[in-house]
Amino acid sequence: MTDAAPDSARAATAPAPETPERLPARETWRALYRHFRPHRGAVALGALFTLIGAASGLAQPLAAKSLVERLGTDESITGILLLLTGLVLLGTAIESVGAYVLERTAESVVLAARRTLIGRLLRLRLSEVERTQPGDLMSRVTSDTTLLRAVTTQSVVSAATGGFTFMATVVMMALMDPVLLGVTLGVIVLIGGATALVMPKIAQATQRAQEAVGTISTALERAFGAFRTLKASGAERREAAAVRQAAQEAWRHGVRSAKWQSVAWSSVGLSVQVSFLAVLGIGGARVASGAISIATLVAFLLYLFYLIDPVSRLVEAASQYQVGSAAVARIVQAERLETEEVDGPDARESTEPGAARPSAASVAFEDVRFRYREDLPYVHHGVSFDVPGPGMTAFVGPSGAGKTTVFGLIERFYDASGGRVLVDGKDVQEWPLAELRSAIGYVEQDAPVLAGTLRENLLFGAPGATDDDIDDVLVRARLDAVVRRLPEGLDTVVGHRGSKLSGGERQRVAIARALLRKPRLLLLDEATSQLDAVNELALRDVVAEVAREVTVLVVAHRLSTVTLADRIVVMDAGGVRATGTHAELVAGDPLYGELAATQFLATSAGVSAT
Ligand SMILES: Nc1ncnc2c1ncn2[C@@H]1O[C@H](COP(=O)(O)OP(=O)(O)OP(=O)(O)O)[C@@H](O)[C@H]1O
Repeated sequence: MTDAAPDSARAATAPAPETPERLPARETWRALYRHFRPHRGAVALGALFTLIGAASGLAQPLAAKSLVERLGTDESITGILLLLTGLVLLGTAIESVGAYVLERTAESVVLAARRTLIGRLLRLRLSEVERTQPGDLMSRVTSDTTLLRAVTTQSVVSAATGGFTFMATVVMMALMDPVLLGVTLGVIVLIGGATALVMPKIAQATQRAQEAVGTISTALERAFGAFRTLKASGAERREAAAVRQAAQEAWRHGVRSAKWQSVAWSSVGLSVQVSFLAVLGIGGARVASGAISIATLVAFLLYLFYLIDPVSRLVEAASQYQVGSAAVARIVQAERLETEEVDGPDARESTEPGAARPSAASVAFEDVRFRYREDLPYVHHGVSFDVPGPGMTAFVGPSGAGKTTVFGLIERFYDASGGRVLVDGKDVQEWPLAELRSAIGYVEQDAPVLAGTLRENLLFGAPGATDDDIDDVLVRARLDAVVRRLPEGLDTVVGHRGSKLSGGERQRVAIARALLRKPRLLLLDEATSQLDAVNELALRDVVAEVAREVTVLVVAHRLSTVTLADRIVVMDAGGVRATGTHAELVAGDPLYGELAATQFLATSAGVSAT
């Protein structure tokens, strides 16, 4: 592909996590050994079967020889025929069991690597995910792990058997003629040394190819993540060009890796042939001088050809090691991303079915300072407020004032850089994370609905909830009529990101999902999009009802919500500028007065203030 990368291509091919390109050799070795270690018994078994199979192959010519000798005599050949057949069958069976054991082990290595990686990726800190490309992280689980197959199994066997037969052949050659052995080893070391120089290029090319595979996933994830926008923007061709460009890169580096691998392979034949010529020349001279007999030279040359197999195996193991080292570097990069502490029960255990609704939580911010990254400006410059439970508190303020960030800090998606965030009077840093989050129901602004059925979506945060609990939240979120209308009720599939539901329905599903967790604190980031009056009233009633027993914090964009709130926190430019009721603030805070008169009224869809 020759076209220049369009903007979309450049965005989609943004680099993955900032981590060292290559791991130091020692760390690569350690990381690969970590994947191999649990399976070393199985690999040894596979290697043993492979060796026995090969050994039984060696016995076959002997049995065949004996068979041929008997043909000219009166002796029965039935026994020897049966023995030969038995040997062939046994050899084949043992060899295929060996191959099966090795392949199975290879799959187990991949499985174990995937399991570890999946466990870590889903526990990554939000800030880490924001720094990386989810598509690229996915490709590390799906694609890079498969490259561990050969290096942790077949190449270990190749290295062991190759090394062993190499040593045995060298010993036999030493017994024949140490001088010729010196010549042979000299040639092998020379060519082997040159080959060793190209080996890192295999790893380098493989790593680049894998990075390009990661970019393909990233680009596709980006396209499918906004598929309607993609179509509406007529961006299919440009996005396809971005993906194709990444595919082309993967191909280019894959081919480069293949090129270096074939260079490595050709070194096997080259070293044996050059050795052969050198041995022939020097050996001939030694025969002429009477230092060795011609029989010794012939036997030595035969051993030289025996070397082809072990040297091939060693080269194979070395190039597989390079491929594996590229993959393991990317896997280690992903494993090094910071995860959240794993402490206590997850959603399954923390939400007991039918459990009594606990008391409302209190929330307080004490002079909280926060920025998303060291290199970004502060978003909160000393935010303070105090919210006793239950009741509804609305956060209002211009776009970008830091309202949604308040929720991120309460959920501990991020840690404050200064000050304290308190829930029930206790610093969120001191809460066991799972316990803190199990007390909270969170409805994001864009109310994400996941692919799957409606039931799966509702149970997402409370897998242990009963049918009665579900019925209850359906009624409370005004979803019961919607579910009745659906042909398959709760088991209706809602599509990728809930695309088969309307915007209002998605919001109510998100609220129902949060309520099913029986939260003590409900965080509701109100959608900025305009809802129809009926939907808006319905949601308003739901929230008001919940706020009777639960502490509800709402990032409010609608007057109907604000006027319902027990208290309003007005945020501006990363600080709290005023707190009070609607009436107090309209009278006392000019910014609030302006917001109420313009922004809220503009989006209140005709719902009048009370
Ligand atoms: N994950 C993030 N990484 C870096 N900066 C962020 C991140 N999320 C928000 N910001 C920045 O922090 C500031 C506050 O964002 P926040 O979402 O809290 O504002 P908000 O008051 O909720 O705005 P809105 O009413 O438009 O939703 C904004 O300038 C925003 O660009």
